[in-house]
Amino acid sequence: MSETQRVAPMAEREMKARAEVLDGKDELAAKRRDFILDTAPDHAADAAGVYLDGNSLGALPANVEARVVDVITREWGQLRIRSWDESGWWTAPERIGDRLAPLLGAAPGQVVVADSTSVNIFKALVAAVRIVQEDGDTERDEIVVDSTTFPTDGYIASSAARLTGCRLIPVAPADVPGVLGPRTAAVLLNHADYRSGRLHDLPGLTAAVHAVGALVVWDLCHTAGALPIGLDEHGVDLAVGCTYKYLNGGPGSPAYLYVRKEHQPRFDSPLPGWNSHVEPFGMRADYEPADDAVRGRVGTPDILSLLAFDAALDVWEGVSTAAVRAKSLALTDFFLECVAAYVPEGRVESITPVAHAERGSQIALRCPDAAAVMKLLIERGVVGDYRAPDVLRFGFTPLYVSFADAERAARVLADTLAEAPGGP
Ligand SMILES: Cc1ncc(COP(=O)(O)O)c(C=O)c1O
Ligand SMILES: Nc1c(O)cccc1C(=O)C[C@H](N)C(=O)O
Repeated sequence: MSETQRVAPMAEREMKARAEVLDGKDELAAKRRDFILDTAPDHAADAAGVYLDGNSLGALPANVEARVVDVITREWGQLRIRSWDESGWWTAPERIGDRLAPLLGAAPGQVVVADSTSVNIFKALVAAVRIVQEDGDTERDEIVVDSTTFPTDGYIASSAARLTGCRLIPVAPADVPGVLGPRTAAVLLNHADYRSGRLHDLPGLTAAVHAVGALVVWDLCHTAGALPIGLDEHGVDLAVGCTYKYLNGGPGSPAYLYVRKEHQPRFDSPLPGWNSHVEPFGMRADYEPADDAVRGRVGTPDILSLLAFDAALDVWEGVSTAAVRAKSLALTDFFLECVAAYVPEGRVESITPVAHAERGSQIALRCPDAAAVMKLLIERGVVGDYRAPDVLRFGFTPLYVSFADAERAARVLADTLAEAPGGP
């Protein structure tokens, strides 16, 4: 007997058959084996969990544990201080930045992996304003920020504005072009909205910001590892993002900072630590920044997390971001179809755009009892998350989520919605 009871058997048979065909054709299917996921002891698909929260914390790549054990026991335990040099610890932020760079569409020498996204937003935004004002353009005294942003971006933009003497202008991304002008210094935008999953037009908005002579900082937290970004191609000035979502770096793994090559000589960090000094072991009293992406560093890197992320990048071997994007769109399309087939009309409302060009890699469904529904879903092994006040979020990580997962999640959701307090 199926674990779910309320879905029409014909619809269930049809969707399961389609999932099987789609999984059979999936060129990324084998990648799932590179991750630690729940397994069903009896190999019954319905007994295994479905993990749809990789847009908050990516699953554990299977090779990470052995690497971290080696870093702890050999590199730290035996080599101790020698590892800064012999194990390449000192240069790890830029070396791992170069490994990450192709996933962001960046040539080498522009990315460092260090600090948190919050800290990197601060560095990038203040540095962007300083670059613009250094041009003698002190008339530029406005920072534009996405008003629907993940809160940390808004808080930091507000502080950056106060520190640089700018006025903060919060607006919805669609309204950004309308507020740009000769006074705009810098603009901070999210590539995808953390709540709705809406993908914003990175090439178009970047061009609009450049057209008024300002610089743009993109927060890529919800897109890196889920779709091609094209930082170099689209002329992005600065970008930041976390590595613990679609890049599977682990809880609290360090974030990254991209500084476009042409801006590096003028990148004047508001946090000029000794790790960004041209001669860190000179222990000089005067600050002279390194020439390249290293300028984005601050203090001692968190080696254990950083090297766990380094190992997590191994799963990208032979994977193209175009293939990841194609599967992400197919998965989210299929999930929406299953929801439409299983859930009575009107019970949930998708706030994720249907148009592919406007969709990231998550589906957000709104319903009044979302908090209770997500609690029940998680108890039943379908793990998404809840964002106040009424949003169910389901993240689809193409490297390890299957079409069978998408079908099952929609089916358990339909059952749960029928039983939950806001149900019929
Ligand atoms: C868009 C966005 N920016 C920033 C953050 C947070 O960054 P941090 O790693 O500094 O907590 C998140 C998620 O936590 C996020 O979704
Ligand atoms: N960074 C997180 C954390 O430390 C604990 C719990 C959740 C997170 C998240 O990443 C949340 C995520 N940025 C979001 O989109 O809501």
